[in-house]
Amino acid sequence: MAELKITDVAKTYGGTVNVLNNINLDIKTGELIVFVGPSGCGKSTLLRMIAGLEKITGGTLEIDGEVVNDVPPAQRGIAMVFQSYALYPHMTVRDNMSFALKLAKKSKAEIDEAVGKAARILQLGEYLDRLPKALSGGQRQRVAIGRSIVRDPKVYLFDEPLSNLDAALRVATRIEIAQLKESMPESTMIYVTHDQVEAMTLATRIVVLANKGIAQVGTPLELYERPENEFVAQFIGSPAMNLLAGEIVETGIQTKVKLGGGGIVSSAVPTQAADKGLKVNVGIRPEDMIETEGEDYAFEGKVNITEALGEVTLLYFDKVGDNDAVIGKLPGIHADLRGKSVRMAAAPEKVQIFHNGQSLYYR
Ligand SMILES: Nc1ncnc2c1ncn2[C@@H]1O[C@H](COP(=O)(O)OP(=O)(O)OP(=O)(O)O)[C@@H](O)[C@H]1O
Repeated sequence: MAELKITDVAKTYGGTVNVLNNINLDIKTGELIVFVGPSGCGKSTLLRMIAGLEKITGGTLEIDGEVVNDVPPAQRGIAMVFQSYALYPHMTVRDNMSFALKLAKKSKAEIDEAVGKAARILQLGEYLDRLPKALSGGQRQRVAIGRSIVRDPKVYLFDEPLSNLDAALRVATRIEIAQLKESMPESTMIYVTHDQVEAMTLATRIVVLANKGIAQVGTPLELYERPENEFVAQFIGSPAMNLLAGEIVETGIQTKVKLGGGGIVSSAVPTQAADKGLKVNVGIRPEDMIETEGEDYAFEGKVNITEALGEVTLLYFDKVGDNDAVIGKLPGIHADLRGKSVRMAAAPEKVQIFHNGQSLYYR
């Protein structure tokens, strides 16, 4: 079992610099939780408080029902993997992986078994007698993870473990981490990353941190399909979700919004009669836009620039209402749309509505 309960946790550095407030989060055994958020939002701080490397200045952290605020890092049953690997350069892979167990005075048989098992899981068997300098970046990161596995921790913490690897190795190591998780269903993992693809593919749930707190917690698809607020809507997904100002003109099981770009868009988000006339922002992801020639469209805009990426083309619109940063993403090559005025529509279930920054879907 490895459950974490974070209740009203806050962090103030040096008594004055407040960086996190009101953090509440329940993490169940076997979850892989990913922390994302803009630079400086406190992802590493929260991870380091869980590890015990940073003092918790408000609230409580429980692991398996025990408050551990004042329990030293080594006794929390937690292992942390850093982006810098932190391997001992003069020790072989085997000695690097054995080190913590030797310190803990484990028998040679126990150490051999634990190292052997970790080496099998991570496919490091043939490298056990090498020094770190004779390994690739990806292999070094595997040794760093191996050093955690041998201690059989309840909780694994990863602080941007792949950020020092090149693109191809990142993908390979990301898949290895996914497989590692599958092979250890009883362990709980918390993972900090800047990489959206890592967050979307690895997480059982993503925690988006912003403005000193949690902006939303949910499965990757919940965040993508039903963001609670404009911040999450624009933080998850690339290019970011378009926000278009408009006014609700029809309410009910579906909602119709008249947009600044001239058209009317239907959303599957229901509204009440009282909402008629409400000024809102409509959210449409670039990839959910459909080109249309019909009368039923969200907006008509001139395509300023096209970027053909191979499998998709990005369309940068000149101006839509007051918004000059609207982007569309169409499958295939559409360089011919440059300079043309096109009508764009979107399916109602793909259209979000926000009022004062909050999604009307959740109220
Ligand atoms: N020792 C410290 N003293 C004072 N402020 C600190 C200290 N460590 C971090 N901070 C501040 O706390 C905030 C959160 O930092 P943290 O490293 O947790 O952010 P992050 O989300 O991990 O950022 P990044 O994505 O850039 O790594 C930042 O504004 C940072 O300047």
